[in-house]
Amino acid sequence: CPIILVPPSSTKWSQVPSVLKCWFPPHAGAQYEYILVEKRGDKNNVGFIQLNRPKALNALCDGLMKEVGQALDAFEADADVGAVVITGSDRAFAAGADIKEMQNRTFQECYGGNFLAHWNRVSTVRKPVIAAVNGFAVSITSPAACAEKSDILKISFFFFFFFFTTQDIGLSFK
Ligand SMILES: C[C@@H](CO)C(=O)SCCNC(=O)CCNC(=O)[C@H](O)C(C)(C)COP(=O)(O)OP(=O)(O)OC[C@H]1O[C@@H](n2cnc3c(N)ncnc32)[C@H](O)[C@@H]1OP(=O)(O)O
Repeated sequence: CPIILVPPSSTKWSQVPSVLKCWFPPHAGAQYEYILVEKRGDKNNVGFIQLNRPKALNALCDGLMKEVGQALDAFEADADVGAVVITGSDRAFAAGADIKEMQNRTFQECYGGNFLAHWNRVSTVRKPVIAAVNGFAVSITSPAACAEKSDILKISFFFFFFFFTTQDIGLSFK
């Protein structure tokens, strides 16, 4: 007879032993530490992820980004879910990367270890992902990195290049 594993409702996802994680999807009972996850809508077909580190303005620490990836994996595999909404909480959508976590890492650790690799999961989800942005939404990127993504940005970067040699800073505040 099949064995069904049901984690206690107080269990945090990070406390679940890795070998057991494949036996029950995260949104089936185990709680996340940094995000709230549920299915919403009349037909229960909208995957809803709320970033939930309000005291740190939802700064994107490693654990939070891993959990977002796990939740996206679960919604991607769930045939009932047609689209996913990601939103923030309180005063912020997200204050960008967790700079406290980053401050002691060397360039070699970051670049060699490809430490932001798992951040890309959100861009590879095949279902529509909608960002419901509220409050602070902070990000910094370089024109060169943007230019890799689209022809329009390549042209913009061409003009940018003559005026700026330093990084471009993009900030969006409420
Ligand atoms: C890697 C690339 C990818 O694009 C990046 O994401 S770089 C972007 C990194 N983000 C930042 O540099 C933003 C840093 N934060 C701020 O500039 C300010 O917090 C603010 C968003 C302008 C809001 O200012 P405000 O005065 O309203 O709030 P506090 O500064 O007092 O912040 C409250 C609380 O949150 C902590 N916190 C805020 N942002 C971050 C962060 N990015 N990483 C870690 N922690 C963050 C802040 O330290 C405060 O916590 P406390 O020290 O009181 O425990």
